[in-house]
Formats: sequence, structure tokens, C-alpha cells
Amino acid sequence: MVSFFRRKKDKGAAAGTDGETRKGGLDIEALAAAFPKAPGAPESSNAATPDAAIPAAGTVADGDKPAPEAAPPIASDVPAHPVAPALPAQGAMQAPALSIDVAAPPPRVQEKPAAAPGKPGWRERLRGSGIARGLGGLFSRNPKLDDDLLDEIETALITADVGVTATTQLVEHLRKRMKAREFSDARALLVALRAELVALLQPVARPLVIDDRARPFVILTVGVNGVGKTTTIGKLARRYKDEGRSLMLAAGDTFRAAAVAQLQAWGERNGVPVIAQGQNADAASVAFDALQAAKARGVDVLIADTAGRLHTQQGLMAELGKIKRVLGKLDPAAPHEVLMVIDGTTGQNALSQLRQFHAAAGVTGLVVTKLDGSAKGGVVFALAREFGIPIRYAGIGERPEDLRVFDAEAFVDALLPGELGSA
Ligand SMILES: Nc1nc2c(ncn2[C@@H]2O[C@H](COP(=O)(O)OP(=O)(O)OP(=O)(O)O)[C@@H](O)[C@H]2O)c(=O)[nH]1
Repeated sequence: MVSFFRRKKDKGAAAGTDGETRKGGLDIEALAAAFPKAPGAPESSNAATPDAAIPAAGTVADGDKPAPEAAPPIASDVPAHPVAPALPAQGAMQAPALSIDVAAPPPRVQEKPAAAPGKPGWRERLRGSGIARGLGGLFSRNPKLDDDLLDEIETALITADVGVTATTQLVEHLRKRMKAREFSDARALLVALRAELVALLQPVARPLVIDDRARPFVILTVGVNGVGKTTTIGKLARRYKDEGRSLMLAAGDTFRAAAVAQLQAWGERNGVPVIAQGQNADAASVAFDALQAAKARGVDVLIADTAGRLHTQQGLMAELGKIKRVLGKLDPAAPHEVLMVIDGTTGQNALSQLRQFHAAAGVTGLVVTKLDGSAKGGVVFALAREFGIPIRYAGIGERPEDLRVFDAEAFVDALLPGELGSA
């Protein structure tokens, strides 16, 4: 980092290369036509399931579970920005009548489709990202292998939200190797950069494994407002349905009326039952009802939505603990996955969001959305390095099939110039 600023001052020249990069947004529909839909994903590793960390704000007192695994050590230099308006406090209000949309879930199918490589389309969707533009422009100029090139890489990575510490470590490591004459040219350095970026992400590229012994396997989705939780639930439901699993959804975002309607509409279109109690119902009560109904029906997967909330709103964050404890009363292992949805365009603030949600709800997996379009892309590296929490899926568009199992190599290759030949 020191070197970065020093060299910037010395040179007085801007290192950004946007002027030479590909321009314009993506025509999603054209891309959709050009690339095949990803079917089911490989599922090879286990999801940890830490429990809630903080006392509930609500009235459910028993059923508390052991303390969660401690959050990994994390840096504290991230400013917290308000992301959304406050929600009203939810008390122990009388739950409205339970409604269940849609007829019985589809029958369980034994044969599941082949796992998806998840690679087609990554590059096309991610080419507008900050890293792709920064590094793409840089290497398209056939740069010389020298300190200036490393400085420009450093600029591109920091600008793309990779984070100062991660970027500095990475670049200084490359610099050492360059001085040791490990690289014959700039392309060799690019190959090394790719390897380093993949190595950063590989440990967190752990797909979500649906444990068939859990019936249902309960996924609780959490996150701040507008990050794409409800959309992601629709995408996940489509994916699991395509895999032959029976599903139920819990409309736990009882704050935003449109969220319940959004989920119900999705359920109707796809023949997936949705448990809802309407706006302002107690979210924990919706989750409880849904789990009861899902157990009674022998459903494979229950996905519970929750209202978006600011990570700085302690009362609302505590409500997540309450939802977890209520679920735990019906199944001590539930929720089996606390899936936090993070908006990839959020930048470094995503780190403080995850820190708070992890403390409140024991996040076990991440979905990073909106990596298509204007996302800088780098926050994925920052999240991986700071927390080590598995990144289950990447949202690379708004269509149901635009949720990919997170693949470290596909992601990095999509960000780097295509001439590497590995994309
Ligand atoms: N481009 C793009 N847009 C996305 C993606 N995922 C979600 N969106 C869009 O993001 C917007 C917000 O999505 P929602 O699913 O309503 O977000 P939410 O987190 O449920 O919102 P709250 O209920 O307010 O907390 C919608 O316009 C979605 O279409 C993605 O991967 N890429």
C-alpha cells in the first residue's frame, strides 16, 4: 500500500485505464440467448451450521441453542453506512390467519439432473465489473514487466474493492517474485496474478449441500434491504425444483408488503407452496408455521425469507436470533443454513454488514448478487479473505437461471483478460 501511494505521487499519472476498456452495459436478453442455462450444481462439501449468538428481542424464551462458532477475526477499519430506512419494531402481535398458497408440492423425484459446471456466461455477465475493466484495459496495452505495471494492478484491485490489505499483500508478493526473475514477461505475471486470485477464493468456494436426511432442510435468508433476498429465493427455488426436490417458501419479509406478494406470485407460477401471514405479522411466527407445515408435508427444502434490515439496528438484528430459536424448537438443527445475501455493488460496507449479521445470526453461507452490470467485483475477495465464510452462489442477473454455484476459477477468469486461455 505504501508503495502504491508513493508511486502514485511520484508518477503523478493516473493509473486507471477505463478509457481503453470495453464499454457499455450488457444486453441481458441477448446474452441469455447466447448461453445455455446452468442446470443443477455440484454439491461436494458440508455446510457448517452455527447457531444464533444473541438473545432474542421477542417473547420466545426457551429452545435456546449453544453459542455459535466464533466469527473469524476480522478487521475493524470498515465504516458502517446506513443502507436502508429503519423498520418498525415487531412486538408479540397476534398472528393473522395462516395462508398457504398453491396446491401440494410436486412429488419427490429420485433422479437429479447432472451437476452444472456453472461456467458458461460468467465472462459475459461480469465483463462490466471494475476489475474486468481495470485489468482488461491494462493488459490490452501489452505493458512492460516493471514496477509501473504492478502499481497499475494495485490501483485496479483497490479501485475494484478488493481491499487495501489484500491488494497490498498480493502485489508485494508478485513484486518479490518479479524481482526474483520468476516472470519472463507481463503475461507470465498475469498468469501468476490469476493463480493468486483463485487461491484467495478457493477456500470459500464451497457449494451448499442439501442434507437429504433433514426433512425439511431449512434455509434462512438474511441481509440488508434490497440486496436481492426475495429474488434469490425465487432463483434458489427454481434450482432446487429443477433438481427434483419438493419445496416450501416462508414469506417472512412481513415488513414490505410487496415482498409477500412477490414470493406468492413466484410460488403460484412455479407450483411451490408459500406460507404467509400478511404484512406486519410476526416473522418468527411465519417461520414456525412454515416449518410445521413443511414437516407435516415431508417437504425437502424450506426457504424462509426475512425482511431486509440495517446491520446497525440492534433490535431488528436480535429478531433474527428469535427466528432461529423458534425454528429450533421444531427441529434443533434448523435452520440448517443461514444464507446471507450481499449486494456485490455495496463495496467495502459489505464487510461491516457481514460482521454484524454473523454476530446476530451465525451466517453459514453467502450469496453475492448483482455481480453483473456495475459491480466492482472485488468485494468477493475482501469477503473471502476477512471471513472465510463459504460463498455458495453468485447472482449474475435477474433471471431465475442467473444464480450460479460460486466457482472460484470461473469468477476469476471472467475478470481477467481472455487471452489467458483458461476462461
Ligand atoms: N442485476 C441484478 N439484479 C438483481 C440480482 N439479484 C436481485 N436483483 C434485483 O435487485 C432488486 C431487489 O431485489 P429483491 O429481491 O426485491 O431484494 P430484497 O433483498 O428482497 O429487498 P427487501 O425485501 O427490501 O429487503 C430487484 O430489482 C432484483 O431484480 C442480480 O444478481 N443481478
